[in-house]
Amino acid sequence: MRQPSLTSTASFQALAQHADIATTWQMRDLFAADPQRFERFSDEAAGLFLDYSKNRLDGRTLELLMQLARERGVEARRDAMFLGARINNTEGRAVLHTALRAPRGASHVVDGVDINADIHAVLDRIKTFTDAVRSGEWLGHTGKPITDIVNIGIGGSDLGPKMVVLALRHYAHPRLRMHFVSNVDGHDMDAALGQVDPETTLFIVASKTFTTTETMMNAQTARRWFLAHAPEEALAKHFVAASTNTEAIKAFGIDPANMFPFWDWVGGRYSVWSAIGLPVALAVGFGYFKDFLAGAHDMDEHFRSAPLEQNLPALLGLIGFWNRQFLECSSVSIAPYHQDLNRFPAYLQQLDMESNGKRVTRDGQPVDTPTCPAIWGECGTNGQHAYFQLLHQGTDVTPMDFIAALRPAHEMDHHHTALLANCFAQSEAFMKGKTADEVRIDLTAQGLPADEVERLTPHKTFPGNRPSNTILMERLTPTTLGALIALYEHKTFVQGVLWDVNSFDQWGVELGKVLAKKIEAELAGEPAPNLHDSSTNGLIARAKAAV
Ligand SMILES: O=P(O)(O)OC[C@H]1O[C@H](O)[C@H](O)[C@@H](O)[C@@H]1O
Repeated sequence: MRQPSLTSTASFQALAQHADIATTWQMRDLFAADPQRFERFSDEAAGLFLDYSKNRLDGRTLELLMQLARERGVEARRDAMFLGARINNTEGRAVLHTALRAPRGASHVVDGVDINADIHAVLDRIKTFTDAVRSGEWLGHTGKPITDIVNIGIGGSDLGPKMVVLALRHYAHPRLRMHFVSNVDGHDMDAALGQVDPETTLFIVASKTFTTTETMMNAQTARRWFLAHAPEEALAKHFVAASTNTEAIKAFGIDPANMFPFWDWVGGRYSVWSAIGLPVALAVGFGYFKDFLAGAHDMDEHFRSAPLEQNLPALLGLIGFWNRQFLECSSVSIAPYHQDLNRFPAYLQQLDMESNGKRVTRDGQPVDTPTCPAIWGECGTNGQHAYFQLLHQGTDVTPMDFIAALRPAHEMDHHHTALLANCFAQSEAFMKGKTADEVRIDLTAQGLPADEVERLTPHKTFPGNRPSNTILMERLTPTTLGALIALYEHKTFVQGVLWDVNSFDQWGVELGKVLAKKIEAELAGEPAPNLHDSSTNGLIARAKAAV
């Protein structure tokens, strides 16, 4: 049944009315009026603590947001996802990344197939294979243990494993160096091949479809490079694949025993839990990979069972929606105060923007509100010394997600104290700001003359009232990382339901791919009789002249 448009729903209209007043609130005043604000607007689940008190909202705002979530059918759609309904309606697919992290024996039958048994059969193979590589039992063709793993994949077949391997570097095997090649730009492959030895390198070709041009070109290049140093029969010791397309893997020449399959109901950006997670299991070992899955499963159970009012993904999704819709925030900045989460903002860019960067509803009607904000960010404290200026004093309001671990994985405690102090200070500053009067008092106390005080005051004033969430975990471990990623996956899901978009397709990446094919042929020598607009024709002509 067609959903009514978002703005026509009673709960949206009630929210819009409420927003007329709520958007004028100052968070300073909200904190002053309610000493319990932190306790009231924070919660925890699956090892993650969420403080959402530094947002421009009150109890009534949340009540109305919960009504909206219920009117839009968040709970019913969530249940449908977990049960394997084909909620990806433009591709006719189920969406079951949650099944990938369910424990063995969790009954899950989809279209008559027990997917839990299939999933665990592949996990068992991943265990056997990764144990052998890590122990040194798996040898390269000249009898040496593997020292370097090169993952060849792009998008979801790169961002997840790369981000997780980096985040869990404290758990990594000391012998195995991990490399990730994604870009069709030969500089990427060149840099990796320059660091590895064909006798001791294992290539993973990671591609859900096994048709992505970048990955196929990179895989062929790696294969040629390898065969320039080793005989054909050595391939089986050095090339493995993770994909849903077993025929294409065979055609590429990878030994069927080295295929790690997954299924079309796993979206690329949700695939780190599948065979695409092979680099993670190789780096940290199967035991920690299982912990990673278990952490995500904990968050799944929470998302599935907690009432919306205490449901972390629902809260994050609804607050993000509130900021996007009523505070008109067109971007969100992610600030991990943990250097090992360096690639987390990049990972979230694909997760969120490829999922909800849509302009029509599930049944093809134009949406009547803005949808996904742009997601960007950088680790704290680095971002503070680059773009935080704009966040504090620019003309746009950009909500922030601060993410931190209370305990470090190193012993330099004073560094960690400084890091956390910065994290908490920034969210305080965004919320409080600094009024013109406070600036005047400060400058006067410094002994500045009155005219100088007036001249500088506007420059030193901070508007504040800028929203943020803070997510804390005890430590960054495989388990808490799994929960953190699942938290954002489900947040993205909740927002997709509110906007009634299909969060699980990505047609928007197709047009450029098709045009690139044509232009590639033209650049490679096919006649290009000015087929394009004058700009594109001109650029092609310049590139051809340079060759
Ligand atoms: O894993 P693959 O099939 O090679 O796909 C890799 C990536 O490319 C596509 O263009 C999609 O936009 C992504 O969602 C996907 O993760």
